[in-house]
Amino acid sequence: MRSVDEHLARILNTVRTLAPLEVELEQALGTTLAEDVSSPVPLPPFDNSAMDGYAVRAADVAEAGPDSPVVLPVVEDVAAGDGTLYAVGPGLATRIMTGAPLPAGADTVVPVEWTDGGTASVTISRAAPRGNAIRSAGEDVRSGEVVLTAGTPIGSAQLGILAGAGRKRVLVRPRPRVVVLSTGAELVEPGSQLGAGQIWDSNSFMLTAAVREAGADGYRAGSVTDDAAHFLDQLDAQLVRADAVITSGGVSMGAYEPVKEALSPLGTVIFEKVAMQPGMPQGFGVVGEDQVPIFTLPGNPVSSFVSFVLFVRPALRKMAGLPVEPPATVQAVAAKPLRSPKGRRSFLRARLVRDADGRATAVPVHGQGSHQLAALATANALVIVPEDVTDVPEGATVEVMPL
Ligand SMILES: Nc1nc2c(c(=O)[nH]1)N[C@H]1C(S)=C(S)[C@@H](COP(=O)(O)OP(=O)(O)OC[C@H]3O[C@@H](n4cnc5c(N)ncnc54)[C@H](O)[C@@H]3O)O[C@H]1N2
Ligand code: MOO
Repeated sequence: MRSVDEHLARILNTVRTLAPLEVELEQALGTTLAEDVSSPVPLPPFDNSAMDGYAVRAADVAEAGPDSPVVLPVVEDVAAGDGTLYAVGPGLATRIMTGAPLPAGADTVVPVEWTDGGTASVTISRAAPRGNAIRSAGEDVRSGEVVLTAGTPIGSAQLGILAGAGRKRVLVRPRPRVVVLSTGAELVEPGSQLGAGQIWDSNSFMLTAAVREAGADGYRAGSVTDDAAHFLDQLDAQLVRADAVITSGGVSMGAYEPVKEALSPLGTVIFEKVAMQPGMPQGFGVVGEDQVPIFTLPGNPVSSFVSFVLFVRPALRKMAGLPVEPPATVQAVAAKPLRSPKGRRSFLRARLVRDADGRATAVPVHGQGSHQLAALATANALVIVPEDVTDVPEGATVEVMPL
């Protein structure tokens, strides 16, 4: 049997980071930046007002106070977007709006709240120190300064600064496109009537959602029956739009295992047992001319889910150009005794709870079978029991991976 770590290492050695692609800014959310982006201009590009008020010379309002207001004639009105070059002479004021360029000669802005709001002349009842409410050119970014480096995941704030630095298009590692195919003659679409021996297909929905949660583009290709030729046809049709494929089911020891039957002869997909519980039967390799990675996950829903978390998610991160880190874990106290098969790493479903003092406890959910998807849906963590441990007493400290 392969160890969990060996299987993951083989996957990560095989998958490649996707080639960079230039995309419109609107398409860049959730991708990874593949170039250093600098601003061609300082940001802000010009000195401007941070408040609605009056641009003046600080010396002219230095003596202003509630009992000694200063009255200045208002000579201009400057709004944001006004490109005219204004100037404020000594003893004068310009009405100015937030974001408007600071007129030459002005060295402070008096907020409108400190004045009577006059338009022909303004009465100022509070002194504004030099530089008050002024945003200087280049205060956020100097001209030519790098605002984002290659490898940065693009979220909304990053997309914002790319636009703010004037970029319309940007070079990124795209979100991997992942096709999800489930297999099994027993599967029918949710919403349709169940016949004898049938179940609703949950894996294709769950895995497609997991792909999207992982920041990739998931395409649910539905389910195929237990027929290897049909499976290969479906796979072939999907490969054109796939950077990776996930299948569920059809990989264990039964008489009808279409995935194994169809892919084994290719010699590029290896099926093996991985020393874990759940998720023992695993397959991974590449298919098609473009050597598209394929993850053939076991059909039991909980096994499929855990396999995704352990093997597919890190691979998608590598494909997207993101660093692959081991899953974050925390220490918690086992609320009940736990059992694990010898020689296999167990991932038991649990609720991780913290008491008022911040102590973490892992409460295993009722129903640890790899078919018990409802139990998984109530869990928020996986308790990891190492290969060499078969019994964990209540109260022992365990390693827990929050979901
Ligand atoms: N003789 C042996 N039998 C089994 C072994 C073994 O080593 N020797 N391994 C068991 C383990 S462990 C697992 S896990 C499963 C994996 O089986 P497959 O990957 O071949 O999956 P299937 O047989 O197609 O399905 C297993 C189970 O899951 C249900 N299923 C499948 N697809 C879906 C879906 N899309 N949505 C909901 N449920 C699904 C399916 O109905 C089966 O009940 O093999 C064990 N057997
Ligand atoms: O190893 Mo299977 O995935 O437990 O049911």
